[in-house]
Amino acid sequence: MSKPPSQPVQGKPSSAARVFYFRTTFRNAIYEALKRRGWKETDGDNWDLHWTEREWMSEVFDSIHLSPTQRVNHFRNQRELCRKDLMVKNLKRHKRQLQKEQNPEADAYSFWPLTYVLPGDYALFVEEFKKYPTSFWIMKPVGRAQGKGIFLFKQLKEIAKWKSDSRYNAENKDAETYVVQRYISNPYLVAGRKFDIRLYALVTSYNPLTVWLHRSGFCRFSSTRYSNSATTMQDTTMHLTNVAIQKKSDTYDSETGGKWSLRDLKLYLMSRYGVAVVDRLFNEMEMTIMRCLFSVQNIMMNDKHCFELYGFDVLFDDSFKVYVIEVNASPSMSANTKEDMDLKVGLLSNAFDIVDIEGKMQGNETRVGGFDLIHKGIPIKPNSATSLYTTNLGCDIPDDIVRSSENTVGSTTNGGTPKEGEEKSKSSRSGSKAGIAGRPAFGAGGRSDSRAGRKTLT
Ligand SMILES: Nc1ncnc2c1ncn2[C@@H]1O[C@H](COP(=O)(O)OP(=O)(O)OP(=O)(O)O)[C@@H](O)[C@H]1O
Repeated sequence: MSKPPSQPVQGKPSSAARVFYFRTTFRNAIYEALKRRGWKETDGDNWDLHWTEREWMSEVFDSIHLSPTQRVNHFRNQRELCRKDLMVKNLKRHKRQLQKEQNPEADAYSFWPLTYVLPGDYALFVEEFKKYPTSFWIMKPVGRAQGKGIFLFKQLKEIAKWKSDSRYNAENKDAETYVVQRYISNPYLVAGRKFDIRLYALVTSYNPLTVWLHRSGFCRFSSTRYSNSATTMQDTTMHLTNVAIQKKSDTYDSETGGKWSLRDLKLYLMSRYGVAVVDRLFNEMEMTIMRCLFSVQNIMMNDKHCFELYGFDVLFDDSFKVYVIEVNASPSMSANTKEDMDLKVGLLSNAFDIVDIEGKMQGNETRVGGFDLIHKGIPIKPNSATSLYTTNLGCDIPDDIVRSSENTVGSTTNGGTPKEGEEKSKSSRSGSKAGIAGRPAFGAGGRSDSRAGRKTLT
């Protein structure tokens, strides 16, 4: 694009009557949330917010002049975190740096599966492969999504065909880059099924690093009971939890979309392991997100026009070790159930509140709808005097999210709680059983939690 954008709305009226413009090609929850806000669509350059494709950033962003108030939903070099190979490269580099500084935090950087980039690291991979003769491995093309091109293997001979393909040949300039990863073969299972978790974090600045974490998120379940037997390796509907893959399964549940909310997962786990264990697990997820962001903080091209709504994919194993699988710069905003649509429209509305094109924020907010400010140069944690939890992930989203999605910035309190008792009675009323289709059923027993002075689920 050679033409500079026009200034947003010439002869701008007073803010009360100001019309806000958006530009986007997306026709999903993004469009819905923007329309509900009362903003007008434009295909010109007079947008206040451009919710754009990642490619636009490399093809257009550098060649145009933006007015101070225009905002775009990506950072210029977002791929440093959002391409599978670059993410691991940056995590490894950051870990080395911390080790050099003898910073004990270096030990915490062990939350990604052993990964090699192919074809470049093939020889290194083979050496490592030999050390783990019983492991499964997963091969993933870095440039594709929705589980496309992914396969599992256990023996090198199983990748001979892939290796002989011209796309693999390192001499070929169009060779497709893959990552090969040690497969996490002992995922934590619910009702015998594997799942991964999608979490949302909004970064409004890399300097100072300013991060808002959304309390909700969801688990994407496999529709087939899990087995780590080698005979099941070809069964993608068992091993890959992407919705696009699951939809192909005969046992896919279109009513629930094979999903649980994060809050349901938290309550389910608390009913089995108690509050403290589950809080530690959820706090680890939050810290994993922060560590990923720290790893790229110094290389991201900070720009006041840019923000990023990341979709983090994490999973944890049967000893509650958390892994990051991938970070998405364009997390899907399509919805496969009404609950999913409500979550995504609410999340986007809150994100627009925080990005604050309309100038409604005070600047001292620590919560906006479902988002909690978790880092602004320094960590920001729930108040330990008023909250049972060290992270609000999976906690209730207070009612004012409804007002927020109708274009009002939510309240500024921090430190919510999941209302265990209320959730339990709701679940008991609905008579649901543990299973993916319904809400989780809880153990019959409860215990008094002395800190909260109320019944929590065990
Ligand atoms: N190392 C691993 N161990 C176990 N399971 C894995 C591993 N890597 C990926 N998976 C499974 O495969 C799925 C797809 O992996 P990944 O998210 O990396 O691929 P993708 O095609 O880029 O997906 P997306 O559409 O989310 O971008 C994950 O959701 C997870 O269920």
